[in-house]
Amino acid sequence: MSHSIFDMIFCFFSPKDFPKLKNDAFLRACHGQETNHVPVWCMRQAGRYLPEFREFRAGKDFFETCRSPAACCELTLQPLRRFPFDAAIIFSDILVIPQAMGMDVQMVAGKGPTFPEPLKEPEDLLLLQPKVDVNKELGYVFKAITLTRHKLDGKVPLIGFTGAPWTLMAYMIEGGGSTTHSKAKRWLYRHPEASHKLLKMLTDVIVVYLLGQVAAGAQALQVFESHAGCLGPVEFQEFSLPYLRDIARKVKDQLKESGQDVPMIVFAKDGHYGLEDLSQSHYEVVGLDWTIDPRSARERTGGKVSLQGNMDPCALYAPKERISEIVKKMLEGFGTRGYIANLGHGLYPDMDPENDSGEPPSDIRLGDSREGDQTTKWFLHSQVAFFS
Ligand SMILES: Cc1c2[nH]c(c1CCC(=O)O)Cc1[nH]c(c(CCC(=O)O)c1C)Cc1[nH]c(c(CCC(=O)O)c1C)Cc1[nH]c(c(CCC(=O)O)c1C)C2
Repeated sequence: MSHSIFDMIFCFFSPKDFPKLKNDAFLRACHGQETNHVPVWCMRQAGRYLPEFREFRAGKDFFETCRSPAACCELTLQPLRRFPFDAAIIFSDILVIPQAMGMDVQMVAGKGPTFPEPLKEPEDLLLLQPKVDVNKELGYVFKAITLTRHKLDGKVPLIGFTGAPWTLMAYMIEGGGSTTHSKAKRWLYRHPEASHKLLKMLTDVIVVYLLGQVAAGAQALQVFESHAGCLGPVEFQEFSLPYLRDIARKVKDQLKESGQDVPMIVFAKDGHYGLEDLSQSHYEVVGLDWTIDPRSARERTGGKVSLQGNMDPCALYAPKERISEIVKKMLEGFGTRGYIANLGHGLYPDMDPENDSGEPPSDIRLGDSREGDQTTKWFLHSQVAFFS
């Protein structure tokens, strides 16, 4: 029954005839082109800091919500109704990939994502699906993207995303969040071959998954290597970077064949030791956390890529005037070309949008310092300065 309703909806919302894009500032900035304002979006812009998100999610299982295209669409649009973001990111999670590969993942209240049976030893790789039918297992994400792109009505572009292989491997072995990632790192040192096998399996699924997202309507793609920071430069070179490169190259090669140009963003949290390499790994944009200075990031990436980031989310706990200074400095450091303003990691659940005290200015333009100040104010009043 629900299947036929789905079919009816998706006859109507098919991945074609999408509404014309009205605000291309984010896409232009990804390509290093001039824009009339600095585009802004926030990692985890859809999430628990919004009361409407908490209300919508109440009593619903997290991954059930991810499997409902209509729910994902609603949650993706919620922050855009409040704030003039320049891009939307599809509501989903990076851990849908381990699920598609046959692992059980649950979202446990107060604990976060939990794998009841994580991978323990290399033999456990045999328990994973050797050949994942991505359309079948993750088709619900593609439907969510198609529906959301239609419902966005061309207001801003829609970003699709994935976890990177090392980050997903870490969750699959740790069984959830971790501060040391010592169980997963044990594999790198003790079972390098099995580690590469798993990373390769993940890479293969990710490439098909990202291409499916583009076919469904994603206009940019972000790859989250959230656990880059627990690797040193040597392990990063061996276990992260080659797979990040492979993903971008394979996705781009395929897209080129069909004449499509979809910018890709790599965000390797705390991976600044790899910044030069990341800027030469076929991604148009490198996302940065707050532990790197904007000017040195520009120097080290040598103008080869656009940059995204990198305000410390905890700066939002500062008084408003201080936040204003921080944002201004950030804009001066990055410059306004080839730059996408964002936080250096996601918004935290306790950031209270109700404390917003002012109307955001209707147009945010950058070019001179006074206009820069407009963006500062916008950041200050409309998005991230929620603490008084
Ligand atoms: C809102 C949300 C999400 N995931 C989780 C939540 C909170 C749970 C809830 O609402 O009940 C659990 C959820 N999912 C995950 C975590 C982190 C667990 C941990 O390591 O401790 C939590 C709490 C795993 C995850 N999930 C994601 C990452 C990469 C980004 C990052 O580094 O934070 C990671 C690491 C990506 C992600 N996850 C989500 C999005 C879409 C929303 C948006 O960004 O606007 C995205 C892009 C959505």
